[in-house]
Amino acid sequence: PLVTSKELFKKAYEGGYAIGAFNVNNMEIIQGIVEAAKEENSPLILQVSAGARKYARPVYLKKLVEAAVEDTGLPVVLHLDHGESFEICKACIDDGFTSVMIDGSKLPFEENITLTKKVVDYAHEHGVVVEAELGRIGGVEDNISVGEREATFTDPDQALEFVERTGVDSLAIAIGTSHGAYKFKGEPYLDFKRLEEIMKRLPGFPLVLHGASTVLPEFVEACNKYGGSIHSAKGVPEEMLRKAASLGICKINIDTDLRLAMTAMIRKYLAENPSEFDPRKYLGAAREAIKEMVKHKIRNVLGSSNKL
Ligand SMILES: O=C(COP(=O)(O)O)N(O)CCCCO
Ligand code: NA
Ligand SMILES: [Zn+2]
Repeated sequence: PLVTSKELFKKAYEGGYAIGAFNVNNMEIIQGIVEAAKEENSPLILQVSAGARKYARPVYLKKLVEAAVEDTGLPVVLHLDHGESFEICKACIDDGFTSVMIDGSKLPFEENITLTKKVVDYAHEHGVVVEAELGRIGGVEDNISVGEREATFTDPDQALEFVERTGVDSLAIAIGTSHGAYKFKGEPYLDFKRLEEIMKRLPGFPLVLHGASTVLPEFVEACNKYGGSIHSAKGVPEEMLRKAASLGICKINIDTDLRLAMTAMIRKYLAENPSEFDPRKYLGAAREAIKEMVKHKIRNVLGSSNKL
């Protein structure tokens, strides 16, 4: 069934693990992700960005997710990623999403609170949970482009006030991550001191880590081996993600690692099978790559195997 993340986050917080939130844009990506979760007996969040809604059109993604739930019997959270207005959050709530993010992180503090509270009030009336963002993650991806230097980390005292005044169910925090494949110029770094300060003020409150792809080198190399040109790509080491998952981070957002796995596989397949032109062949290979990537994340990063 479609479920909210309330209970999943509570168990994840207490159990010292996190739930994967994977971005979906088409059938093969959804199938690969849910097959992995089924085999790992893992809770799962499928998230749809505004860009994905435009690309696939809302009704297709909704029906594909419903099909995945029916086909696997898995409890799945259907979440709007980076909703930037009350209107898009309302549309998704009215369309049966069980969770929405209202991303007011570009707004001044007070305006972020006002907007978030408006979404929380509507969502809670409809049994839907809300994720908000305080502090700004940088990075360029799907028109979420915040100048790297403008990115400001989450202030722990503001986080406490924000949660108290909005009633939001989970909070995306900025502790050094950014969207996309170019997260760090120098050494990767997450501000765990800041995470612990936020946890002190909000004990048991679910925190969310965006921009959490590792950008695994073997997939970047595979892309480049078969015609790609991706350079200076760097992500969050899996060791840091495991540490974050063991702390108050209950939701870890992964999109770039899926994109790289899928792209590497398609490039490789086409290069090795020059006479093949049946889309099911390379899209099927891509689906397998997604599945293996998600199983790897569940086992090696999230710790959510057998937590259903
Ligand atoms: O935090 C993330 C993903 O982060 P990453 O790029 O590290 O996979 N997201 O929210 C996905 C953003 C996609 C917008 O279309
Ligand atoms: Na956790
Ligand atoms: Zn994000």
